[in-house]
Amino acid sequence: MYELPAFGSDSPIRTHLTGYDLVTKPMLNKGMAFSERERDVFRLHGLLPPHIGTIDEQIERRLRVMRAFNTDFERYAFLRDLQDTNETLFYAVLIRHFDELLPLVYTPTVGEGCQHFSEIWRKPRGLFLSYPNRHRIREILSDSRFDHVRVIVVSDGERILGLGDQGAGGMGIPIGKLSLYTGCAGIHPDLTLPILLDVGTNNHERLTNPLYIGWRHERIVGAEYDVFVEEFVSAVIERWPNVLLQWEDFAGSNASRMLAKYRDRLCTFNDDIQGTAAIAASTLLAAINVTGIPLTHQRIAVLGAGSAGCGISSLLLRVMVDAGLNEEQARKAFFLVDRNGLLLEGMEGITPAQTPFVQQRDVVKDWSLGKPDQIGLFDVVRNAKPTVLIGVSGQTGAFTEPVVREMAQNVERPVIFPLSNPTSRSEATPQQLIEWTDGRALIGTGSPFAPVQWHDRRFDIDQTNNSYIFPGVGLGVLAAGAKRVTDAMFMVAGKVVADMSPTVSDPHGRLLPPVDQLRAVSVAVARAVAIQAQADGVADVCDEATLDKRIQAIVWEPRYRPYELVVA
Ligand SMILES: O=C([O-])CC(=O)C(=O)O
Ligand SMILES: [Mg+2]
Repeated sequence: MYELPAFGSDSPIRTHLTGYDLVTKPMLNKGMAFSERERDVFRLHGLLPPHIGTIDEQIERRLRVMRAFNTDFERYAFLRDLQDTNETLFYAVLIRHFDELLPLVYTPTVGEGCQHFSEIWRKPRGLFLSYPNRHRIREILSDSRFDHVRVIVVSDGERILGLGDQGAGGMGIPIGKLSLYTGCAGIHPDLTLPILLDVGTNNHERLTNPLYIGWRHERIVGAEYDVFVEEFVSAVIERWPNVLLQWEDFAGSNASRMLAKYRDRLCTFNDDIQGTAAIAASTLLAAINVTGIPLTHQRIAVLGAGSAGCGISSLLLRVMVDAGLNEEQARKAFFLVDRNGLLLEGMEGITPAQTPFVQQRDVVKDWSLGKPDQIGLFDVVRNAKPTVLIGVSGQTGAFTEPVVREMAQNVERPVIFPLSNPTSRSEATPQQLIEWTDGRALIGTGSPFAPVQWHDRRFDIDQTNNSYIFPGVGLGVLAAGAKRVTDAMFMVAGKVVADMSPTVSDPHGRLLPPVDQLRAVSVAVARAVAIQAQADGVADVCDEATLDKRIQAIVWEPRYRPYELVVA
């Protein structure tokens, strides 16, 4: 139908599509920017209004329309429609206005996008693999439109951000994540494929909503679920042996189970476990530039000991060991609090991922507790005196005023990361954290927050979001031709972002590079990840100049290219 362009160049795109077929192809449509000559050759006269415009003009027009809507959800729907109409323009708007658009195409608005996905579904994008179609997976994947696919993001919609089970509406997440692969790391849209494993939903509201677009059935679980996922993964490996498969927003036990099961069978990672961990590590390392307390002296309390909490703890543990502690010492620095309170040795239901982080009963035996039979977050903060408090609980407001004030009594510069998404699920707002700590907290949030004004000071709020990590990891994997994704690749990704922190040169600077630098961040992450992949023996070795060339050759810029007609 058309040939993929050489991404780094402006060489012409060759296609045999003309007329209506050309302008309705999102990846080829240029709207009114088709030139007079192209209108002749591709028979577009009459289909388009006579005005011949430029991409700059189109960007301005779309922004004006977008800004006139009343709600962010409407802006989300408008942008999704633009993406499905003119992909080049969509990315051009996104990249030039990251600050404004990222919160619309991604967290937090994508959460509402998933909740209301059934209302705005219009055109196919990506694939719904529904349980009743389980015998057709190979046939569905075989479509030649997907021949170029190199990156897949898959979700089963069960734990969408902190919003729980959204069933098939969860498709908003793979679409949003892949928009960032293209927006941040320049991976061409045709190399990406969003997939939703539609295995039912236990969300009653969805099941009873006549508009619901998914398979109307409660979730498949147990062996049936595992067989279905196995069928999916093996079909993916068969179709694209070298694809990168990113797992996104699977519920706790499935997330870590699937990662463990598949990480040695294909090139794969779980973003909520590994990506979130890497950016938490970056932000902590940046905060250390400010507080001066070395990593080896930190005590870390984590609220939420699911896959994200355990992923963060495992990566931080590695970074601490790297910084000189032995593993035994490092483990003692972690205090993981879940539904039943602090994780303690001998507790029932401890998962394998939690096991390294249970505290010894000895440690807590002299603690003063609010209630004798459960050790809650406040007890941990009062007794263990953590220097770092991380929230991945999905519980709005869980960092209460007493908890935060207690922490601020014990540490000069409390490092506090309420990471739950979207904004409505944040464990505390930055405004609260600043007030309760008298402006001393070093903050990283999962969702974007506006700057906080407190007395005569302005605090910019850093978004400790995996969007700093996963697009660059993807680009690095593609550039290196990596066969597997190792933990060390995420560790270096985290370190590279920390190295780009403004705090490296300015102790009063922001913790993370601003969002409008995400393209540069992703390229730096890609480079480090690719070099680490080579060091770990999961990619062929090449010199760094060659690697840089390979990265450049992948990165696609959203510009209109000239078209050449191929006569069949
Ligand atoms: O999507 C985001 O903003 C970060 C993330 O992976 C999640 O919260 O599940
Ligand atoms: Mg996620």
